[in-house]
Amino acid sequence: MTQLLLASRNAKKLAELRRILAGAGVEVLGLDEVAPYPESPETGATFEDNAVAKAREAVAATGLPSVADDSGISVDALNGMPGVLSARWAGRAKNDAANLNLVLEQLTDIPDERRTARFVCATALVLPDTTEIIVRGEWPGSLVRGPRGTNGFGYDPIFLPDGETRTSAELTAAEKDAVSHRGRALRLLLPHLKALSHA
Ligand SMILES: O=P(O)(O)OP(=O)(O)OP(=O)(O)OC[C@H]1O[C@@H](n2cnc3c(O)ncnc32)[C@H](O)[C@@H]1O
Ligand SMILES: [Mg+2]
Repeated sequence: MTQLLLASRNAKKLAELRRILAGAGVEVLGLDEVAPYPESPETGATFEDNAVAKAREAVAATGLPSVADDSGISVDALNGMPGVLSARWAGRAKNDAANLNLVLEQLTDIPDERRTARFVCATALVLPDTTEIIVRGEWPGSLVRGPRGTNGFGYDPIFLPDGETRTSAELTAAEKDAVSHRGRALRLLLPHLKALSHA
């Protein structure tokens, strides 16, 4: 079976990627299953820039077709931030609880109707022949006033998807995958992965 590298160091994100790609007809490897290579910092101005940079670097280091996901939350009352800085919003340490608590504090005085936000996921598939396919998925919602739920990761406990009464951390894994930014983006890649497995 064709091997596909998922170039992520985030175990929970990786688990979501693996679930959504199950059945794509490729053997999925994580970064822990290939020889380590130096990983560049994420310096792009957009999710797409970061995703394609991570995927190109993975292909250059391993020679394997590679998928990378760059994602985050974009809060309207913060002019679209944390955006590409979502993983490090409260500092370099990448602390999910500190990140979401900082966003909640920043929004303390923002009324419910202006607490809209969206999760965004850019996913890049880069092949050894230099083919690049970049897709994007978005998941609109709003931010609640205190964390609820223990599923998922990152900002899930404060994100109320449009049309839901539960935060995304209160959804089951399958419920989240069916509607999430990551699910939407990766499903756009599936036909390309199927083509790869038949090549
Ligand atoms: O770059 P890799 O190694 O894949 O892992 P990372 O955690 O650094 O991932 P990103 O650079 O894409 O940063 C994304 C951050 O956005 C947040 N995020 C992205 N998708 C999310 C989701 O589905 N639910 C909750 N938070 C999410 C979360 O805080 C992540 O750390
Ligand atoms: Mg990252």
